Amino acid sequence: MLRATGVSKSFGGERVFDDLSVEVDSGEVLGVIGPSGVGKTTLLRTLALSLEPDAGTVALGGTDAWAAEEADRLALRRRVGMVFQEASLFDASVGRNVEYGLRVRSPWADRIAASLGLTGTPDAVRESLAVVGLTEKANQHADSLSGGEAQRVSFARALAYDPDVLLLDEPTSDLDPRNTAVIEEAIEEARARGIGVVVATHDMHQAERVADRVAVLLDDGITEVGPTEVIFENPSDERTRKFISGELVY
Ligand SMILES: Nc1ncnc2c1ncn2[C@@H]1O[C@H](COP(=O)(O)OP(=O)(O)OP(=O)(O)O)[C@@H](O)[C@H]1O
Repeated sequence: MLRATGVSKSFGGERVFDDLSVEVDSGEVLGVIGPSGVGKTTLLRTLALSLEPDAGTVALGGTDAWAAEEADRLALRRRVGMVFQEASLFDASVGRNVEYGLRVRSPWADRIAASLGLTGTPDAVRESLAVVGLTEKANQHADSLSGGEAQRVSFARALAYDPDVLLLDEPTSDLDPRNTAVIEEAIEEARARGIGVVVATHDMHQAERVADRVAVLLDDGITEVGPTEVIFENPSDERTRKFISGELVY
């Protein structure tokens, strides 16, 4: 579905990763684990088609995004949703925030009707808010939410859009266990809907809980990608084993 092949990225001569390959299929959760600063966010931005790799290809559904015309690349980018570490909501109600992604995708006539308040709450908005347990908050203003609720709304916004792929960058690192559990259940729901999900996290246990496969990103690129149980119980790479066991301290 979404595949990066041999991608490299440097900033000002500093290499973040080199010749890295990773892919996520529909209905699959890929965990990307690794210590802080190793390049997880840079990898996700590359997968989101918002950052062009210095070398290598990123293809969605078989189309090489950076070889495509800009308009086609934008269309591909709209099929990828992203949730960041910190929720960034608009100065509007919860419902409006979740509806935003839908409006970007819908025809101009629908967008005008929605901006004039001529449409009711779309089903996708209601369903997405239900997934994150915030149905009751649809009319509440976004700035009145707790941090955990705001992050759940960010997730609902990305889900309502019905992306092919959902990229989550440390989605629960600022959240308490209850809000974390809600997000992890929502990840399950996204997978059940056939969305390919990539979760970057420094929380290994989260990857163990939610991922079907795990990619271990250490400071020299991905060391190992494999089924979650293999990575955690029987990794073949010595650096992976040391990282998982906590011997490799960053
Ligand atoms: N736009 C940029 N310009 C220059 N350097 C950058 C840029 N973006 C990232 N970097 C550098 O690339 C490296 C990897 O950063 P990145 O944010 O991808 O790591 P990370 O694994 O997501 O870290 P964290 O878990 O702390 O968010 C860092 O050294 C960072 O300073």
